[in-house]
Amino acid sequence: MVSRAQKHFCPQLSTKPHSRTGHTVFVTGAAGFIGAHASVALKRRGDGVVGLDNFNQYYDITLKKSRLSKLLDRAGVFVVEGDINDGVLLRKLFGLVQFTHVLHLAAQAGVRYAMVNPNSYIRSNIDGFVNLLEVVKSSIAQPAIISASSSSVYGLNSKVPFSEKDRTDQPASLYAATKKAGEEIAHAYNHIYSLSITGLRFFTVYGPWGRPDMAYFFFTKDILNRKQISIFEGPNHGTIARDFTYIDDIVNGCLSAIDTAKKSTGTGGKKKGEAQFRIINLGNTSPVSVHKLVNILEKLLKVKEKKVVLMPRNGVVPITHANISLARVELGYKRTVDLEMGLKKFVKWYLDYYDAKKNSSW
Ligand SMILES: NC(=O)c1ccc[n+]([C@@H]2O[C@H](COP(=O)([O-])OP(=O)(O)OC[C@H]3O[C@@H](n4cnc5c(N)ncnc54)[C@H](O)[C@@H]3O)[C@@H](O)[C@H]2O)c1
Ligand SMILES: O=C(O)[C@H]1O[C@H](OP(=O)(O)OP(=O)(O)OC[C@H]2O[C@@H](n3ccc(=O)[nH]c3=O)[C@H](O)[C@@H]2O)[C@H](O)[C@@H](O)[C@@H]1O
Repeated sequence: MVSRAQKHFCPQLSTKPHSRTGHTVFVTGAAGFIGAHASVALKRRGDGVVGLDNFNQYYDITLKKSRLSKLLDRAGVFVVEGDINDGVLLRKLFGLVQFTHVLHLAAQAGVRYAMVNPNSYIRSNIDGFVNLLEVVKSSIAQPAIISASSSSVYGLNSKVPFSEKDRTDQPASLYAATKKAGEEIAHAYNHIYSLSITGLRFFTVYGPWGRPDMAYFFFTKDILNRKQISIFEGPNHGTIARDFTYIDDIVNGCLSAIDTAKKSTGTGGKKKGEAQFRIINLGNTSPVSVHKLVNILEKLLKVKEKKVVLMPRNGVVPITHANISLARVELGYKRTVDLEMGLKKFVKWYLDYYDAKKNSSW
């Protein structure tokens, strides 16, 4: 029964947003890059979906609003504007809707920005996550949680490819440290309250509707504007490489994690058997140097002259490379889009999107 106050509060919400699959998923960070793609994919396959996002100004908010109007609204995904630190709001939502799963993507995500605004990482990635876990453990439905972690937790590990059991106690950024802390906090809530939790370590995700604070995105802008770009070098002038992973493969991994998540076994703290706890890499398992990334972009953008400077940079993780054998077994995960194809799709979106904005044909 939805009370008058609750109807007033969230008119579009019902106790079970329409679901053909029996899943009702709460997606945090739903106006974000991965959150928008995942929410649309869930809705399209018949899941009930309710999103939440605080629409912060870490990067261009018009891009978040465009994802809302061009992707989420069109797919019929209802997104609440709010913060995962707002316990009153979360408790209202969990009292109104019987979620079966939480796809937790909301976070302060940039690696380098942590040196500019460290507290935003503590607030969203630690306080916010604990607040969400507190609401989930007190909820009746106790939905299974699938939470975004990051390849950056492997830190200064030189043993590649990275497997989930490799050491992750040498983070090279505050961002990485907060994502690792998130994994440990999740383990504690799994142990104490028997919450079913899966942590997914995404590896440098790219694609249409991506993030303007990431290298592939602003390199595209700078190359088109004939602006100089700086390619960081690792220790001893070593090249930097990333296991760039296309958004569609990451989304499929998230959906499989939801499908294979086991229900929480807790009943408000009384354990009824081992609850599921998983940490799984989602990557492309084929690292590519940043130089090669730039060469592909220049070819796609048909820009010849090189405006590249090399910049030695300490503390940068030299290479990321995912071992995805666990993802294959647990999630039936597979990579379907290689970097050349993925960047071609991104560049097409980029040119269309900014053309439309320039002609303000929206
Ligand atoms: N994109 C990648 O390469 C990558 C790789 C590894 C891990 N991740 C993780 O995946 C998740 C999604 O990343 P993304 O690339 O889509 O980033 P994104 O910044 O586009 O999405 C995050 C969204 O969360 C929202 N948000 C942030 N703090 C919030 C808060 N306190 N309350 C409510 N909303 C809040 C933001 O407004 C944003 O829309 C993040 O947890 C990130 O750390 C991303
Ligand atoms: O894989 C991950 O887990 C992380 O991937 C990205 O973090 P980052 O590796 O910094 O991604 P980019 O900003 O795309 O940078 C990729 C590489 O390009 C290099 N780079 C970046 C910026 C620049 O101006 N020049 C340059 O050479 C960096 O060394 C970096 O290693 C995302 O921003 C994080 O949210 C995510 O957690």
